[in-house]
Amino acid sequence: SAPARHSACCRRFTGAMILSRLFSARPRQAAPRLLSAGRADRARHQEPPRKKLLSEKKLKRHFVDQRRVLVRGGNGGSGASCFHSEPRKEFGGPDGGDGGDGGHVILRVDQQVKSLSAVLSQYQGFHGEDGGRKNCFGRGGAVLYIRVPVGTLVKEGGDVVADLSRPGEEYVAALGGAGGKGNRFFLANDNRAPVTCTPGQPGQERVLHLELKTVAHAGMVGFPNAGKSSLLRAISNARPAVAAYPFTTLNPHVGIVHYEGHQQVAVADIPGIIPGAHQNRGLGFAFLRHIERCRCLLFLVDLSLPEPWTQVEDLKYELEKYEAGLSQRPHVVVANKIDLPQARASLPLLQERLGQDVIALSAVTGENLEPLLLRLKVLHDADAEAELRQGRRPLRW
Ligand SMILES: Nc1nc2c(ncn2[C@@H]2O[C@H](COP(=O)(O)OP(=O)(O)OP(=O)(O)O)[C@@H](O)[C@H]2O)c(=O)[nH]1
Ligand SMILES: [Mg+2]
Repeated sequence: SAPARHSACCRRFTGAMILSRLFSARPRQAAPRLLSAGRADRARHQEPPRKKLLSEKKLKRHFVDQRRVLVRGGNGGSGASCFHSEPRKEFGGPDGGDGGDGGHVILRVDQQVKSLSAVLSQYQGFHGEDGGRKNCFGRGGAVLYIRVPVGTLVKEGGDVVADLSRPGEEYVAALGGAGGKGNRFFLANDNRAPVTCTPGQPGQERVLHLELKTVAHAGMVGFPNAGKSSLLRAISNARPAVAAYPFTTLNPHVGIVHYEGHQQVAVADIPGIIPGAHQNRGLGFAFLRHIERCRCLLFLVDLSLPEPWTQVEDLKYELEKYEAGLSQRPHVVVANKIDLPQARASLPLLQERLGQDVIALSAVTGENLEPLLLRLKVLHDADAEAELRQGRRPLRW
């Protein structure tokens, strides 16, 4: 019919056009494309991609501070048993090569890793290859590295076997098995044609418990709702969740405070502690563990509550019960929420009762943050000097 013929004609026509375009020798004119200008334009109208903020609940899922791991070293390859064969050479002699050694499984501290969430429950090292004929030795298994965060404690059967607190530190979790010997190895004067070869040894197998203790210069301790997370937000780029209910923070957050000359001080916001935490009340002593490694402490007090000095006493008691001497670390008492009228009134009394200097500030309005930052720097410098005097490298984030 006419319409069908018409459409077929059109199709043929367009086909011809495409062919002529494909094979035309005429150089095509390059369209002026201002790629960079386009990008700049887009950048002007779009906000830079921001890291998606995870809710505290999701963060809890990502933050893992304990792991049980089964590690197995790679098995060694078997030795080969064979004899050299060549035309007109009747007794070529043994030429079976040795098997390669199995690869070790090694824990290595990586500063980029912040929790044990990426650590799997099982690791199998790489096996060594079997030996071959013509004296070919098997290739050894490669080393398998497990990346763990700074401050990982390795336990086996309740005993601490390694304390990985420095970046780059390594611990051999499981040794690879030795490779077997080929029959060439057993060649001796009294045995010119040995057929013996040995199998490779199995790799070592261990069950390890990994435990993370957050390593930061300063640890913030306080009761729930004291404003620890608000303060960390005010002095660093960290973004822990802030809300008016207790136990908002469910895992430690580390924020970095930047000073002149690229100096950095890491401050950890530890979940709220309540009286009886050392008996596993509230969030328990799982989080007191994270305070252990901090070089100095910031006791954060909610100044708007009645008798704020009892908070400091209770906090010190809990720390002391968890580990003797923990509350004696270099510390500062920080009185938060000075913007509230009732708080300002109880400040002199708090100072009098404690008999020590208190830094009063407001994490929400940012009032009086400088004295805290200066004190933090002084504490950090004193700790770094002490470390250097003892011949150790000061902790760097
Ligand atoms: N007025 C006033 N309110 C504050 C100040 N700092 C914190 N807050 C409020 O106190 C409440 C608790 O603050 P958070 O920072 O979540 O307290 P937290 O110590 O981290 O609490 P947990 O994570 O539950 O242990 C929030 O409603 C904050 O807005 C302050 O300086 N002034
Ligand atoms: Mg918090």
